[in-house]
Amino acid sequence: MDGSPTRQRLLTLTGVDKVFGGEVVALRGLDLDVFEGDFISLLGPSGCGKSTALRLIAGLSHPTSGRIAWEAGEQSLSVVFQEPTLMPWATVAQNVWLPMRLKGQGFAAVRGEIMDALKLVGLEKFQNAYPRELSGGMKMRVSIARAMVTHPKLILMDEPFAALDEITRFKLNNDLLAMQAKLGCTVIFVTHSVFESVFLSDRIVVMAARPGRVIEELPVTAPYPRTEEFRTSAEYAAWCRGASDALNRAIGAA
Ligand SMILES: Nc1ncnc2c1ncn2[C@@H]1O[C@H](COP(=O)(O)OP(=O)(O)OP(=O)(O)O)[C@@H](O)[C@H]1O
Repeated sequence: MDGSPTRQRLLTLTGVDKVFGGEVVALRGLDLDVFEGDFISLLGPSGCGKSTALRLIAGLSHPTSGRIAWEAGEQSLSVVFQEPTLMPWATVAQNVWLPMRLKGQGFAAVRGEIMDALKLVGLEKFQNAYPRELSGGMKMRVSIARAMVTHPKLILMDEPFAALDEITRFKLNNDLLAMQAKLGCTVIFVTHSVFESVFLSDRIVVMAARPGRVIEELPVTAPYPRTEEFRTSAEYAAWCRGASDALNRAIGAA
């Protein structure tokens, strides 16, 4: 999706710096415009500040200088981490219930919403299973259902599929796009993978390290829905080459 003026602006980062301990410049001058419905990937080498940027947007940490402004006023977001971080003693449905439970909502009152979120990730039959009974991909699906159950406007994902095998990763990439299309949410996705960033995103923000900064923004204008046909097309390969070149420039610039 493009950043056309007809779409609602969700979030603006202006000149955001993050310095740790007075000397580690994790981010310098980060500018980012986020519009509703965007799928933005932050792509870059280790240490370029991708996770730091996500933590700042999530409000888990504060900028040393610069500004993060929510246009609609109210923040509405969820975070998905690389580890699914499920409670081992709770069932799949109880794990998905967590954000609602924290708001004081009883299980029975929100059971329908929990089941809808589980249907979205294809795990409705596993509502009573425990995390130890699930594969790595299924645990990640539960984590995504937990993030989506409250219908946040923005979902922040920090290398959610990095630990999964390639086939599971492809499947989750496909399913994530289908879920985003269904819910109409905005996603900011951290990844090391050129292939994943091209398949998923309408915009790739390429970052360099020391200090962490944006090197370039790469629009991926290939239309959605992105299918298996797209994944094996010459067009996809060309986009991946472009993103890979940009990543090499970012590594060279460090
Ligand atoms: N709490 C902290 N205290 C000190 N330095 C930190 C802290 N968090 C991050 N850093 C440093 O800030 C820089 C950016 O780290 P960050 O984790 O954001 O990078 P990243 O791009 O997400 O890396 P990776 O891809 O390896 O996860 C690194 O040099 C890191 O060591």
